[in-house]
Amino acid sequence: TQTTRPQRLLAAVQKNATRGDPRSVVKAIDQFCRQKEWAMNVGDEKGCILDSVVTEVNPATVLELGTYCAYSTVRIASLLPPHAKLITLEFNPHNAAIARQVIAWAGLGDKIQLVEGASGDWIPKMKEKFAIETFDLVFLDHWKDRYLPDTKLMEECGLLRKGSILLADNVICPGTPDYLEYIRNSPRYKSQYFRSHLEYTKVEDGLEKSVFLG
Ligand SMILES: O=C(NCc1cccc(CNc2ccc3[nH]ncc3c2)c1)c1cc(-c2ccc(F)cc2)cc(O)c1O
Ligand SMILES: [Mg+2]
Repeated sequence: TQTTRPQRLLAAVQKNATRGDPRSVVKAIDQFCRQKEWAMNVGDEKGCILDSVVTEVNPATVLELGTYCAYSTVRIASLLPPHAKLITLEFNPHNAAIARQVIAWAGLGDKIQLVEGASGDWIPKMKEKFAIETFDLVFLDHWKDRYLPDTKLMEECGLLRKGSILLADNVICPGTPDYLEYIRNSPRYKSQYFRSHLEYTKVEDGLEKSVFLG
């Protein structure tokens, strides 16, 4: 029977990456996507911008919306301080099953909590279910039409504090026009656009970094 792209990506990790070495997992996925098949990971170019934001923020609590195959999950978690927690939400059960195995291969299971379900359902439950006060960093990489409603939901649920950082992938391609319009014009955020390219291509894309001002 036919394998799926996430299954082929996982096989490439298990073949080419060293168990317990997160950077080799990231490298194996990038190699697979450049040489074999494109996949919608944040990728190596935007990944370097992600790395710089993570190291600058040095977050104790991270929320990732949209795990896919855990490329950015592993990339972020490999840079976190010892007792930091990363919660990642994935709606698609097949993606989640693959992501769990990529996370295990990287040896980051104790830093990452993968939750299966939709952001709209889980964001209101974060405080009670995961003993989270607020998130220091949120990486938005799920359905592009959910960025804005979920940001408003996080505000309403008191999950953002003065200084919380939102980092949004794909603000140009596929694009998140309503989110950009809101976040760039809201007096409650200070935003900065990091110009880059759509993963593994020459197409323009970028990350939008926004600080919640309280
Ligand atoms: O669409 C994208 N990613 C989101 C996505 C997509 C599919 C499934 C899921 C299922 N996961 C999911 C859903 C809802 C959820 N709610 N809470 C958690 C959660 C998790 C998520 C995307 C597309 C392109 C792209 C494609 C084609 C092209 F030509 C150019 C660019 C590039 C990217 O970097 C992208 O990130
Ligand atoms: Mg993306």
